[in-house]
Amino acid sequence: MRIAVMGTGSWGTAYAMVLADAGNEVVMWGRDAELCEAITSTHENPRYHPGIALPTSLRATTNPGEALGGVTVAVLAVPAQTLRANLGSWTDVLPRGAVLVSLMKGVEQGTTKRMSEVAAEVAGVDAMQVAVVSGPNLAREIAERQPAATTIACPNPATAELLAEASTTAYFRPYWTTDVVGTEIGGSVKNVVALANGMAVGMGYGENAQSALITRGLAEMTRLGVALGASPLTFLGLAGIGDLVATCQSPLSRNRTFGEHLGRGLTLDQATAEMKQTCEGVKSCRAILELAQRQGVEMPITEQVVEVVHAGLDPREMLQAFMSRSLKAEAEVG
Ligand SMILES: NC(=O)c1ccc[n+]([C@@H]2O[C@H](COP(=O)([O-])OP(=O)(O)OC[C@H]3O[C@@H](n4cnc5c(N)ncnc54)[C@H](O)[C@@H]3O)[C@@H](O)[C@H]2O)c1
Ligand SMILES: O=P(O)(O)OC[C@H](O)CO
Repeated sequence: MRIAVMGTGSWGTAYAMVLADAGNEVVMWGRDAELCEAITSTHENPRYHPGIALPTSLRATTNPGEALGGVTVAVLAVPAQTLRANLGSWTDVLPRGAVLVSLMKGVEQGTTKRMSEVAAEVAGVDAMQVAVVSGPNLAREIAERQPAATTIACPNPATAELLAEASTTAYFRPYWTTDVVGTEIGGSVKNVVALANGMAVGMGYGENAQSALITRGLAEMTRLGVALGASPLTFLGLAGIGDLVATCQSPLSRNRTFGEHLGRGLTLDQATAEMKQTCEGVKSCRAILELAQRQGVEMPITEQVVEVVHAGLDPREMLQAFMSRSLKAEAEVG
């Protein structure tokens, strides 16, 4: 298949590599001419994946029309909060019929829309034409061609299966589902839980505290997803618990790292200055909380992360707030 990957960042580059290794003709779009030139001529992305040999067939351009010309699939790999503007500037050159694939793990501020909803709305296409890739996929590990699995979701099962086949390599194994809502809620909420987990790590807390956050994070992720129509089983899969564990545990995670900075006492501005890449949980947490409040769903971890990130609450007080909540049956809502 001829595929465009829109975004030459960390995950866009690694997923483009997967698609090219799987035998597709892949062209990337990026904002930076020098970086695009390096990808095309030296087969390396020196900014995001130094030392990784990209497939020689992979090329990159700053011209969206050149990247999108004649494609059957357009992969969207920009920050969640810029998708609307980015995609809006590409619709004139987006082939009608092309399947849109979101790699993004966030919820839009203001509208509280999931990325597949934003993509369908901006491109003016049916939801059946939009798919999502989400799972425990730390980009650097995949760029190193270490084994990984993922979930590909699309309301059209034939499209999901086709995309899974097109993304299969010796090191990358996709499973498919039609549960787009669950797949996207898993990918977005895990970033917020990873921020909280990172704060616990930064404060020097061990595995018990982290396992408690991961488990209760899974509970609130599932509650929100089910309220929005997702299957509870999705949260026991790669896009749910799988990604939650990978993101909370890996020092490669930007969200966990950001939380660690806050847990060590850095201010929000200092932690932001340390991060060079997209850290979706910071921007999406408030939108996720709004979504939950509208559904009448309690998300105590998300609520506290919003307090830390947007209202300056001390992370120590955040953990104290968890410990002093009223006692309840484990399966109880909230
Ligand atoms: N990095 C990972 O390990 C990973 C894995 C799975 C999913 N994701 C998700 O993929 C999405 C993209 O993440 P990434 O890791 O590739 O991010 P990144 O920060 O590494 O790259 C973002 C890319 O978008 C481009 N971009 C276009 N318009 C932009 C704008 N207006 N402002 C800022 N950047 C703009 C940047 O130039 C860059 O090429 C995120 O939603 C993230 O959660 C990331
Ligand atoms: O680095 P993070 O925290 O954005 O996480 C990356 C991926 O989403 C892990 O699956």
